[in-house]
Amino acid sequence: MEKVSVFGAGSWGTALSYVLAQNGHDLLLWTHRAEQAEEINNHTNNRYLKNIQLPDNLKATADLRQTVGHSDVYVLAVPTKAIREVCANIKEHLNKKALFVHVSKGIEPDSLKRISEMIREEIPEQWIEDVVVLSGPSHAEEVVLEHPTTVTAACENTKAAERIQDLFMNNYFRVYTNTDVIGVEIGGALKNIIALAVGITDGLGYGDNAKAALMTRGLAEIARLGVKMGATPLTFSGLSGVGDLIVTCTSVHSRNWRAGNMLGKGKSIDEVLEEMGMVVEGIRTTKAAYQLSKKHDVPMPITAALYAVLFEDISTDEAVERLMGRMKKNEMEDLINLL
Ligand SMILES: NC(=O)C1=CN([C@@H]2O[C@H](COP(=O)(O)OP(=O)(O)OC[C@H]3O[C@@H](n4cnc5c(N)ncnc54)[C@H](OP(=O)(O)O)[C@@H]3O)[C@@H](O)[C@H]2O)C=CC1
Ligand SMILES: O=C(CO)COP(=O)(O)O
Repeated sequence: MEKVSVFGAGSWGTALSYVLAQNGHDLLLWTHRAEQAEEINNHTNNRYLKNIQLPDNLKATADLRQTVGHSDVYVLAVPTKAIREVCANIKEHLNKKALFVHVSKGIEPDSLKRISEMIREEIPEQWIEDVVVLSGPSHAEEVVLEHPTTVTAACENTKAAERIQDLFMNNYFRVYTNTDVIGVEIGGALKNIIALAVGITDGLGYGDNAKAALMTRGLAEIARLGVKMGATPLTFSGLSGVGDLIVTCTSVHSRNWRAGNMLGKGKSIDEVLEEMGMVVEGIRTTKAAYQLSKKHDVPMPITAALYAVLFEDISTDEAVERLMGRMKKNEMEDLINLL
């Protein structure tokens, strides 16, 4: 049994707390809203996980200082855009080294930082034992039903990844380890772009051929960028790559797919975001990935088409025309360029 602190009580922070509490750990979940802490201490979090009874030993608080002091394992489960703010607030209370685990899937626009890089920028090195990323095909809604789920814990330091593997692993939540932090972070963040695009084509009524095309060519462009940034190519065939791409592009639980679907049916971004009420990471990540593709000079046509829909106001029909009207290619051009 270990002491663990989880920061962020949305769907994923609550679902991971459920797993940790069930595994018998002494778990404290921090939320920035006191009324939500009270609800969780009465064993529900209905805004984020409807009709789920949370374990009795899942304790929540709105006291950040108490949560930082509670343990030396910090699981950060807030959206990418809140990572810096939450880290800056945690920093104020630090007086010992901690193992930071992040479970968020995004890249910061403009700075183009991955989340582990943002954490290392916000938290002084003296307080960081290591940074582990936990990622993979894992919708919160299914985890709390205890349906079999597999994820990857990635860290250059295998011992740190194994500590996180041991913390989370149980008979319905299976954790693998990986040392490729860049590949795991890039795969987890960029699959949301493809899920938005698939949602759009589903909303337009295009069906399964278009879905398979976007998923396959989407994985090719994610891997192309990731490898240029230093990732191991094989990581993209793993849980945090193709695994998470499959689940996010095909599951009704995916917020990114649902947001894309509404866009495909003609709603505006503002209408979509208001209706969702939960984070849709793929929108900001599309901007960041588009900027990364320019910076690294990597062609990413699906990302570019979605960027034009989201930020340049072209129609979804025109985006599809742009993608289908591109010049002829060899499917294996990346491999050919490597040889
Ligand atoms: N949901 C899932 O199945 C999975 C999600 N993820 C990733 O986990 C991350 C979190 O997602 P998820 O839990 O789903 O998101 P949700 O939208 O469900 O919840 C976000 C939570 O973060 C809180 N929050 C937002 N901003 C701040 C802030 N500045 N300070 C403190 N708390 C804040 C929100 O509080 P409030 O309620 O007040 O808005 C809410 O509790 C994302 O990067 C996502 O991609 C990864 C795997 C699975
Ligand atoms: O990352 C996820 C599942 O692995 C969650 O995806 P959404 O944010 O699209 O719901």
